[in-house]
Amino acid sequence: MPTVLDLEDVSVVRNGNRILNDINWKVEADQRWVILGPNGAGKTTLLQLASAMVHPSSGTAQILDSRMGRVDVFELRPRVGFASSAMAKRFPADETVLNVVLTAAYSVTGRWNEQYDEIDLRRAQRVLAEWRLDHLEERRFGSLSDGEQKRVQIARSVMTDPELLLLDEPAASLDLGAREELLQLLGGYASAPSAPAIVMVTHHVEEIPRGFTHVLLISKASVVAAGPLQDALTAENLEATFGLPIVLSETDGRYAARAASV
Ligand SMILES: Nc1ncnc2c1ncn2[C@@H]1O[C@H](COP(=O)(O)OP(=O)(O)OP(=O)(O)O)[C@@H](O)[C@H]1O
Repeated sequence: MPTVLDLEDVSVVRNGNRILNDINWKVEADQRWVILGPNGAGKTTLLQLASAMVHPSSGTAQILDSRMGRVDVFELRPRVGFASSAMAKRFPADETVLNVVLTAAYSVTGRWNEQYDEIDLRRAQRVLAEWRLDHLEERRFGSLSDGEQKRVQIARSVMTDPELLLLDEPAASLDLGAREELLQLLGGYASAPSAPAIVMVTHHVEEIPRGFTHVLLISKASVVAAGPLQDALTAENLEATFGLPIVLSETDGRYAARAASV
């Protein structure tokens, strides 16, 4: 299976702060990873590295078939899907849902005077239907609920058929129903044989969708554990990551965690 992301001894230093420290991590094309770790651990920075938005201060980073520093990142970026609330803030609030998704094909966030091909339009409509957004096609992005906006962000990020999909906290701020609907959609998408490699950052083990295969636990800029969920997602590793004793349970492929003393 091809490797889509390969970080070797990667460190990122910003303003004298070591935000990532000697990270070694490999993602294969058929793997779906979740990244867990406390606030400030370096999770978002890791996703920014994987999307070629941040360069390593030292070490080597290979994304898809390209080594960072030796590749034109503007050619690489369209092959990597990225969804985050920070990016959603760049979508004009009065843009239609259809245009927010469609404009991904042209690497812009708002529609100007571009001519769109019929094939792109049909693809955008198919993607909207897959993420249960077809009834909202003509709605203004700014008028959507948080849950709907999160699904639009993901629909936009898969519009270009990426080889690597990066999701930064896709379930944050959702109510129970919206979270479960999103996790069901993400689980179905991740389980399809045609799905790209996926890396999803989350704060909660409850938000790991079925169909995800691996976990990377990170704390204070360093990897605590990484590997298949059944081996690496343990109470001991969560305790080492979050610094408190944890009780972890798994039911039907979904996880739950709480402090051991509560
Ligand atoms: N430009 C910068 N200069 C100095 N420190 C920075 C800079 N950008 C980020 N940091 C610090 O790097 C650390 C890691 O940030 P990052 O956003 O990657 O963490 P995170 O794990 O995603 O956190 P959260 O869960 O709170 O979103 C934080 O302590 C942050 O304050």
